Amino acid sequence: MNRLTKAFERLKKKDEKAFVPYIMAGDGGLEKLMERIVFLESCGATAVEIGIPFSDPVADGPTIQAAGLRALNEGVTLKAVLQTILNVRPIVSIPIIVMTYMNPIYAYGIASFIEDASKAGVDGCIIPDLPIEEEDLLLPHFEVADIELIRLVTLTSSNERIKEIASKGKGFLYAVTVTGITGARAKFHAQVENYLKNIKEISSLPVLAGFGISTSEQAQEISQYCDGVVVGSKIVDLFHKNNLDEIEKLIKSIKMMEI
Ligand SMILES: O=P(O)(O)OC[C@@H](O)[C@@H](O)c1c[nH]c2ccccc12
Repeated sequence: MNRLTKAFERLKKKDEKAFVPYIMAGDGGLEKLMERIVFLESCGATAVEIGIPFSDPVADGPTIQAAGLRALNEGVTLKAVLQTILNVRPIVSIPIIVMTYMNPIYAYGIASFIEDASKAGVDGCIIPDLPIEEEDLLLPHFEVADIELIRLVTLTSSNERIKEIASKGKGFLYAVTVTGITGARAKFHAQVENYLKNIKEISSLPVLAGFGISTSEQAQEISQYCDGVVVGSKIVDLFHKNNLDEIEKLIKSIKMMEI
């Protein structure tokens, strides 16, 4: 069984919420990527989302854009990231999710990318610019590779579309909690609670909320309405500042939650 499915079953049994940190691959060099995955597992992360640096990251805000540029300046490539994941796989057991746009996958070759990702031990893939109408290009490959395509729903998705997206695949459903790009936010949309509760009602998959979550309080608040959170920009920022204690605290705050 896919590591992601197993991880969510385990959480459910323990009645715990998920915390999935996002890191930019190669920000600070690829050795750091290995170190960071090991560290995040030791803090209790449910899974880790690894961003592939890309020059045109249309869904990303300033923090992740800047991290991507630093990684590109280090000469980090998709091939080198997959090789690093292959190297770290024997020493970590948490699920690894790769987040990339379509362009780097096209450039690599769809079949080769999915084959190499599978060999490296990747468990899931998030591709924000791949609409469900186009995913047949990749799905058969993902099925053979036992990699879950993680799909996104947003505040502007209709109920019909949420139903359609939620009926596909395994892994989890990614509920985007802002109408915009990644990055810390002081306040959430007034409708976020209803939005998440509605998705939870529709979806039989675990629902994780992401975008704009940067504090323990926000993570705890948002995860009351769903199965857990994804935190990106804040984690990227804390790694950049080498503030490992704060990262540990943030992850543990949700693991300690009474639910
Ligand atoms: O950075 P934030 O606001 O915490 O959002 C999560 C996010 O970083 C991560 O999941 C992500 C980074 N880039 C993306 C692009 C699309 C979907 C998701 C992502």
